[in-house]
Amino acid sequence: MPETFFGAIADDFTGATDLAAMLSRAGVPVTLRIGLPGPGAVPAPFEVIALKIRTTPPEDAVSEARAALRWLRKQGAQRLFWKYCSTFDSTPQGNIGPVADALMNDLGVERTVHCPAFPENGRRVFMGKLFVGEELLSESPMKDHPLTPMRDSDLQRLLAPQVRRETALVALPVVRAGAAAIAEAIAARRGHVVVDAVETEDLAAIAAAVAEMPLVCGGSAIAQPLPALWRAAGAVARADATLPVPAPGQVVLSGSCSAMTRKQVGRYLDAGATGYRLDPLELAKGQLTHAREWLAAQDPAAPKIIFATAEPKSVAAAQEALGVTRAGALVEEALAQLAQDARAMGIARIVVAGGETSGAVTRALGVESLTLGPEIAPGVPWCFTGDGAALALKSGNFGAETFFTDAFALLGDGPSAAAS
Ligand SMILES: Nc1ncnc2c1ncn2[C@@H]1O[C@H](COP(=O)(O)OP(=O)(O)OP(=O)(O)O)[C@@H](O)[C@H]1O
Ligand SMILES: O=C(O)[C@@H](O)C(=O)CO
Repeated sequence: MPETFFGAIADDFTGATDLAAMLSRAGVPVTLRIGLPGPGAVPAPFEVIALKIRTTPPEDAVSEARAALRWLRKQGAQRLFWKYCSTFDSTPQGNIGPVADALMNDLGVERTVHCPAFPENGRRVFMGKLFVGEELLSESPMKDHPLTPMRDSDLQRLLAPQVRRETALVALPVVRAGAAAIAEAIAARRGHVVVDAVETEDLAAIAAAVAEMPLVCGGSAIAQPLPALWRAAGAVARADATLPVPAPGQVVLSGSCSAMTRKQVGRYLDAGATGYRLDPLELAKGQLTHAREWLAAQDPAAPKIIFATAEPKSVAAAQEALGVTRAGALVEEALAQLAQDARAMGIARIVVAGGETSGAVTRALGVESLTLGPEIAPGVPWCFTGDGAALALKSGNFGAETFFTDAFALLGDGPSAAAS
């Protein structure tokens, strides 16, 4: 059996932990790499490589994804997965389509499937249209995303300007006809085949139909049933690990402005956590010292949160004054610095909200790989760094309103001042 069986490339860090959590549910050994692994990396049967290429220029995204693919294939990976956001976060330029095209070229395949649906988290695809909860994607809060505002819900229409191949749809009636019908419909199409999925059971049927495909693209939920199918086929083995206990001390760092994160931040503050609000306009004047001093003065064990999380109006004002990229970068750099400060003061349990933010924080902490711990909410696990720290990288819209309290409670921190 080759060292690595399954290899995934994720376009952001929360997406990578989300996928790793879904695969881990089947009890298979998953290693999460932060960026391209170095020469000494020991390959695991399930490898997830976290990149930060959701909003980079498409040519950079393609080149990083291809390098990750080369590494994964060198380790023996036979099944490849391109993990992007369940809300299809992208721009007309990319990067979902360009990377998918490049991976198809390198793998020499003429078709792949796209399945962002994640019913457990309210993402469903019907007749090729993506829904978030009860709303179309383009009518959901994702229309106001700071970096990738989603103003259309039709996946083929979103993909078309991003790709060089044709797009196609396998619609729900076919999906409901079962795995054989889905496989037949996919085989009859070429290029980028969007597959509908409304319920978790749909994903089970789709997974059975695509388990032998060299490349699958989508959200994490379509990957969840795959390890069990491969285990049943004798391709991979189960391996339960003993989980480490991370050192104490806690902080939440939030750079996500999603509707759910806004509620979670409010709820955490209402419940008694101490908070510090970062303002991009102040950061632009070079004023991070105050936040660093504030953090240094806190009790490492006490519930606390530093957040740039703000309402769409305030985000738009900062972006108008500073530009979208600079406003985002200022916040990410600030939270990355504060994460380093937190570690230096002995804080080992860090929750980060937001995919881009998680990328910045994880890189600043010099983390190269993570092992998977318990799942706090669907798609959000605790991850262990190997040097006593635990990170929870929360996708913007994931988790219940009590997520931050839930996260620390799962590690045995509590009852706390922020208990809800
Ligand atoms: N107040 C603010 N004004 C302008 N930009 C902000 C503000 N707060 C955060 N940002 C930027 O918005 C972006 C939020 O993206 P991020 O990926 O971290 O969160 P998200 O999109 O909610 O999460 P996910 O990608 O996991 O769904 C980051 O670049 C962050 O720096
Ligand atoms: O798929 C999702 O919604 C998440 O894993 C994610 O990618 C958020 O950044």
